[in-house]
Order: sequence, then C-alpha cells, then structure tokens
Amino acid sequence: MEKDLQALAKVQEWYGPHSSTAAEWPVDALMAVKGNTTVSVVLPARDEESTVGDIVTVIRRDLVERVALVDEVLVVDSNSTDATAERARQAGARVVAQDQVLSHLVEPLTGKGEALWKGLAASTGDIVVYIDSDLRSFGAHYVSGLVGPLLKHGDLQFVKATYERPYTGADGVVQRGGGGRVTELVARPLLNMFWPELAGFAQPLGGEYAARRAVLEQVPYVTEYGVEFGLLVDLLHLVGLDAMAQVDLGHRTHTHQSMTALGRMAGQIILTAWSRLERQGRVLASEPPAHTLLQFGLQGQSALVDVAVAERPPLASLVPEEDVA
Ligand SMILES: O=c1ccn([C@@H]2O[C@H](COP(=O)(O)OP(=O)(O)O[C@H]3O[C@H](CO)[C@@H](O)[C@H](O)[C@H]3O)[C@@H](O)[C@H]2O)c(=O)[nH]1
Ligand SMILES: O=C(O)[C@H](O)COP(=O)(O)O
Repeated sequence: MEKDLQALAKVQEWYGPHSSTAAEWPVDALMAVKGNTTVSVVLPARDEESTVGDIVTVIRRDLVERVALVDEVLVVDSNSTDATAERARQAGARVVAQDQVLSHLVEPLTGKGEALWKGLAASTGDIVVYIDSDLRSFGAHYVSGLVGPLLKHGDLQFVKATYERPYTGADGVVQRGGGGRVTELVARPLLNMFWPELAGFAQPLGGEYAARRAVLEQVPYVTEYGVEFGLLVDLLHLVGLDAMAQVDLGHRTHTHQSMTALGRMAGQIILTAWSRLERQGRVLASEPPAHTLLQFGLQGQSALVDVAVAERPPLASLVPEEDVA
C-alpha cells in the first residue's frame, strides 16, 4: 500500500507541470519558437476513405499553407481496400504503401504498429506527430497542441493527448464518457497495477501523440494494437516520466469498432503488457501465454482468433541498405 501511495504522489507531482491544454499553444506563438525544427505528421490509415481526406485538408490548409508549422504530411496506407490512398493524395498528403517501405530490408508485418513504424521510417521531421485517420472531431489544434510543448521545452521528449471520449451508438445517440472501452477495462488497470507512474496519462491508448524522432528511433514498435501501450512503457523506461507530458485536446470522436474487434485488441494489449513484464524481469514464466482467443457470435457461432503481436526493432538499430551484403 505504501508503494501505491508513493507512486500516486509521484504522478500528482508530475501532473501539474507536465499538463496543458491545446489553447495554451497558439500556432503563431509556436512559429516564433520553431526555428529550424521540422515537423512531420504521420497518419496510419486502413480503409479510412470517409475521413482521411478531411483531416489532411485541415492540416494542409491551417498548418502548411497558412503558416508553415508542419513540414510534411504523410499517410501510411495500411493495405486499404477502399479509396484511402487516393483521397489522401487528392487532399495533398504524401502517401506510402505500408508494405513498400523498407521492403528491401524487412518482410512485411501487419497492423497499426507496423504502419506507425513504417511511417517513422518514411518520414523525416525532427518531431513526429501521429494522428489517427478515423477521427471525426479533428481540428488543427490537435497537431499544434501536441507539438507546442516539444517546441517550447527542449528537455521534453514525448507528448500524449488526452480528451473526453464519448460513445456514439448506431442510433446516433451520444453517451458522454462512454468511449475508450478497452482503455477503461484493460489498459488503465494494467498500467495502474504494473506501471503506476503512467497512471496520469488519461488516454493511454489514444492514437494522437508527438515525440522527437531521435527518441522514437530508439524504441521497439509492437505490431497490431499493442503499439501505444508498448511505446508508453518503453519510453518511460528510456526517457523517464519528467520527459513526458500530456495535453488536453478537448474531445475526440472516432469510428467505433465492434465488441469482438475490441476483444482482439484487448488480447493484443495484454500480451504486450506481458512481454514488457517479462523483459523487465518482473515475471518469470515457465511457458509463454497462449495467443488464441475463442470468440462467440450472437447466434452462438464461435471462432478461434489469433491475438499474437510481433515487434519491430528500434529503427536506429537497422542496418543501412549500403551495409547489407
Ligand atoms: O491495421 C491497421 C489498423 C488500423 N490502422 C489505423 O490506425 C488508426 C487507429 O485504428 P482504429 O482501428 O481506429 O483503432 P481504435 O479502435 O480507434 O483503437 C484505439 O486504441 C488502439 C490501441 O491502443 C490505438 O491503436 C488507436 O489509435 C486508438 O484509437 C486508424 O487510423 C486506422 O485506420 C492502420 O493503419 N492499420
Ligand atoms: O481506446 C479504446 O479503448 C478503444 O479505441 C475503444 O474505443 P471506443 O470504446 O471509443 O470504441
């Protein structure tokens, strides 16, 4: 209990000085401190033709053309089967196909973590901002709010968004605070139990965060939906809590996945947490955990699904092309 209270005290001490709101980072003020620092916005996108174009349009209009806060807008097309790539390109993004990036060095893997790792490899900015492509509440303040603390404070390495997350039902009824189901039922309990220093991050699974490239290139990327959880834990280990900050972006609405899809996501996150506990020497397993999940449909039909995650090594550890014999 005493350990729990100590961790809580540390989070409380961190919270004030490391929290801000997007309104505290107006774009014009950021331009005054940007200097030569370059900023890339990277958007992972799998079948997001209905939203990706609008998001890219806002970034280009408000943060590339009106002021040059953002130097590069990159969409990673994550094997979409719809017009995602075309919509993103039309809106002015550079688009790369996930499986084509680093294809001379690595075999393709799948999922969101792979898209983010490939996006890091294909982009060039000193600061990388990740934004999901299924957002329905996106505004330019998402990007400026995340970049602001990094431009202003040289000792900060990572900034994660927080927001209110409603749940919008199929009937269009909005339930305040009902969103982020995997966050509430899986990620938050795991973080509080095993990495309580991270408990102050109110939306640990959110897809919007920014970090310095130099740091992102030093951490592994878990594939699938393990990526956000893995990055938080690994970055805490690498840079420490005081180099991490949180910014309130207001509210976030997005396309909700089905309960069975979220069950698979939960499995991927639990396996990610397990891998970090093992790596940090905090559990000793006689055998690895199972990675299959038996799920049931409404008619009682069942399906066995695989929730295994893989991992990409820190990008900085990759052998450059010219050194590959
Ligand atoms: O194989 C994939 C799957 C997803 N995405 C994109 O990643 C983003 C987020 O994916 P989504 O399926 O919308 O995830 P959510 O249900 O919103 O899950 C939440 O929780 C996940 C686990 O932490 C995070 O990865 C998400 O960013 C976060 O929004 C979207 O732009 C997707 O198009 C890919 O690029 N490739
Ligand atoms: O972050 C989460 O917990 C998942 O994205 C699920 O979010 P949702 O409950 O808003 O669909």
